[in-house]
Amino acid sequence: MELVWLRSDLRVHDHAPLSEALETDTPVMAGYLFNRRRQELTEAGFAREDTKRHKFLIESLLEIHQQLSQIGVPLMLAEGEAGQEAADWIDRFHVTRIHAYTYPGTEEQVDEKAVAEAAEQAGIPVIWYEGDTLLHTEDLPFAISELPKGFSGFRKKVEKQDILPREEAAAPKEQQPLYLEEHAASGEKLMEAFRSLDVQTFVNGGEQEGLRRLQAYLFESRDILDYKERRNGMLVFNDSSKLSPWLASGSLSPRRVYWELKRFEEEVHANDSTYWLFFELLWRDFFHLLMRKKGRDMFLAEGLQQLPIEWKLDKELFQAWCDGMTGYPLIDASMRQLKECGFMSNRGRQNTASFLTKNLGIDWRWGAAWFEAHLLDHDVASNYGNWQYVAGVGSDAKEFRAFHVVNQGKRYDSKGDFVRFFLPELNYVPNKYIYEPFKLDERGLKEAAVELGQTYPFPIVDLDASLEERKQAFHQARSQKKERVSR
Ligand SMILES: Cc1cc2nc3c(=O)[nH]c(=O)nc-3n(C[C@H](O)[C@H](O)[C@H](O)COP(=O)(O)OP(=O)(O)OC[C@H]3O[C@@H](n4cnc5c(N)ncnc54)[C@H](O)[C@@H]3O)c2cc1C
Repeated sequence: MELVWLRSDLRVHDHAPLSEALETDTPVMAGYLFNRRRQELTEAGFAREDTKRHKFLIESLLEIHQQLSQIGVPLMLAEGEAGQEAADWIDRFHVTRIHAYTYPGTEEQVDEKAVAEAAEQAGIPVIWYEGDTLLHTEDLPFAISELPKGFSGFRKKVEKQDILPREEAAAPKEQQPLYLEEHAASGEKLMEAFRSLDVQTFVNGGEQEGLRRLQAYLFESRDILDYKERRNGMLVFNDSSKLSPWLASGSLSPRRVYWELKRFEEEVHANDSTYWLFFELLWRDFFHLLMRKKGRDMFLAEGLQQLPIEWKLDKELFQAWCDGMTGYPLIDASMRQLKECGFMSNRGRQNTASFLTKNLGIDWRWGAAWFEAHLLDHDVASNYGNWQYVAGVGSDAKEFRAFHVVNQGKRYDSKGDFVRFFLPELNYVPNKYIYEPFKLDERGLKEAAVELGQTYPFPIVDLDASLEERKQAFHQARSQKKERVSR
């Protein structure tokens, strides 16, 4: 039996391990291991996976279960330690080879090592494939250890040498249907899990949904044509591609996105916006490669900069941030959007991350863990990489940079539509004050039906003073680092 170990690649299109396994004459089965770590609590005390994220995963699995059935491949589910489960599959199903994509995350690497060891003990090979990124590492003009420190250096090198994504893997062949009792059982288990999850998500999981979204954004709406101008929008669905949840679960291959984008450019139109989607996908590649290069260092409080910043571990302030109760409408609307929908715009992510680290001074890893629990598109490399970047501890951070969250609101949502949507209690606040309701006088507050401290919180921190304080902490950390280096 050939075993395809499914991970964050819940699709049948552009799936090299599946296609290659089905090229052999041996029967093929697939296996998926639930990540038991997702049920653990984080250091800050909340579950690592919120129910919305879990629902998205279950939907993605339900669909791959069905897609695999159509090509005769049964799917097994398991929930234990990766090495033990692999050993069990090898033994029970007389597995002769394992095929799997490899991933850069450190936990993913631990699982890979465990599966490789189980295979070695059984005397069978594991064939590892690379496919989480647009570009293949072997095609890059540098070794991973030589990855440029910053995104710009990486992008320029790639573009100068015109490095392109590879073609998609061939569509998987059908096999004579292989009946295993476990396949029916896993279908029932997934349906049961799905029925028990009574939550709404802003999009649904699964390969077909992902492929539909790609067509809708490119060819049907053609909203891709002004992506570059609209991508900072926070409320309108088509302001950005919203492909991230399916890219994260692997229900959509980055190469499929790229080649469909090229087809769009050839058949419809190419402009700065169509290029910009490619540019953003390169950001995703950059963080994946950075995680391959840096491993565990991506999770250190000091970051890749090794800056000994004193982060605060204030649970009360952190909770106010998580709940969208900071008194700053841009932050609160974005955080409530995350909790209610499992999504937040890129502009919202930049601002909420900046506020947590550069105003509240809280350990960026708490913020990253909260995002991890709630984002349907959580992708460990993109999440922790972006958090380090915004917190100012990423590989190429230079000076202290922060967002002024009131000015950002005024700039990107001048009429306050986004804020009013997620904070209905501010519905009647005039546009001029929508990002600073605390500046309304008594009469203004009354007319807007806002009672600070009751219907909407007072600001939990002074913006300017807190930015100044954090700037000092940042500079102090820089001096400490210099001293450390020169000693
Ligand atoms: C603090 C913080 C945490 C983040 N966490 C994640 C995460 O866990 N998962 C995730 O996919 N993205 C993350 N991002 C990046 C970005 O915000 C999302 O990819 C984007 O908002 C998803 O919406 P979209 O698909 O409409 O993006 P679009 O603007 O349409 O971009 C297209 C695709 O490009 C990729 N992309 C765009 N921007 C980035 C970026 N800055 N870094 C990496 N890839 C990017 C994504 O795959 C995205 O789907 C984070 C950004 C910040 C600032």
